[in-house]
Amino acid sequence: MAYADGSNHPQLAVSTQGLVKAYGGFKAVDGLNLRVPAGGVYGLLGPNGAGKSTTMKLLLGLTKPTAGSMWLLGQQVGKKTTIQPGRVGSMIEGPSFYPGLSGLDNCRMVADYLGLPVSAASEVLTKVGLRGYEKRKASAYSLGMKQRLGIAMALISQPELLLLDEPTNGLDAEAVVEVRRMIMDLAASEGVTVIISSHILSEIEKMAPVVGIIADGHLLYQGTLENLREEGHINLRVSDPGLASEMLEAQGIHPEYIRKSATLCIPEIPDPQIGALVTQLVSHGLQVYRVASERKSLEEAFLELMENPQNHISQNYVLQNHVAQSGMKPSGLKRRSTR
Ligand SMILES: Nc1ncnc2c1ncn2[C@@H]1O[C@H](COP(=O)(O)OP(=O)(O)OP(=O)(O)O)[C@@H](O)[C@H]1O
Repeated sequence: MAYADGSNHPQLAVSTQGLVKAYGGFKAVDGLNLRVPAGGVYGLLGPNGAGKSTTMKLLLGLTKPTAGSMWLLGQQVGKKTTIQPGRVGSMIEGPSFYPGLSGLDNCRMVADYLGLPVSAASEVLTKVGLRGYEKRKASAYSLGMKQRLGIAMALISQPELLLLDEPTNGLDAEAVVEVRRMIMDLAASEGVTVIISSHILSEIEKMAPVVGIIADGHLLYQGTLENLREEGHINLRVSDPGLASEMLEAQGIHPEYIRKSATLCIPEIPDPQIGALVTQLVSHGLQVYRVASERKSLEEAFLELMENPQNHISQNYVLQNHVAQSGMKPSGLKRRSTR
């Protein structure tokens, strides 16, 4: 069943509506409306203590929500209904295995529990690049190998959805690249939806085109990282910013005056319009010193979001299609520059 708000839309592998997890009076997760597109990698990004692990535990049924609804792979999950074992794989708060057993025996144990053939164990170890190390005790694995083993155990049932909490945590640069490549391959070649959490923007940026950014249990932004950066703006330095401001306002362009650099900041407009504007300013006796297009770096946009979350909207790009089809009006504020 598809819901009016798109919560169980077929394009979504995971969605939540008003998801809350409270510990006493403290809300670790506070009203999350996640929209995770099916297929591909979705990044759950946020600082330490933001609520990333708690969100993953809620999705996996490892902890009970205080309020809200969740849908995974087209099925509503909750207190009474859980998803069929094996459809979702996970690695939460680091890999978990028996250190005294070999990698192979650890995987065999999971295969046995899930009723899978034992051959699944060696196949999955090959997939994660542990071939040749199957018989070594897991306690003797390097950190990167342990991480791979954790991912192998999550993958053994060939899940449609994979939840990985900080999968590259503690790995050296080479292992980070390898694990990252493996995750992206899984999504690209096997159509698995992967949700990865991280507090490192550059890490998420390399893997996940779509992100949910959370802080203090709130979803501050959801959509593509590309759209998190504003479209850009134009900085205008003129001899009389006051007069220029009035002229711009008269044309419906609302400039922002940046005192420090004595510039007027206006939204990006097409070249012919900026050309006409400069001509007009000059014809009114103003000198135009500088016209410069600028775009924030992703890091600047992210930091700004953390500092001024109220200036951004949570952007549900999958939902927008659905909304367009259903004739609903998408709610949202206009994004403003914050200076
Ligand atoms: N069982 C619990 N009891 C009380 N508070 C908890 C519990 N589990 C988590 N919290 C609190 O909820 C908040 C979110 O924790 P969570 O582990 O989800 O954050 P996170 O984003 O995964 O952080 P990190 O990146 O540091 O792992 C934190 O303030 C944490 O202390």
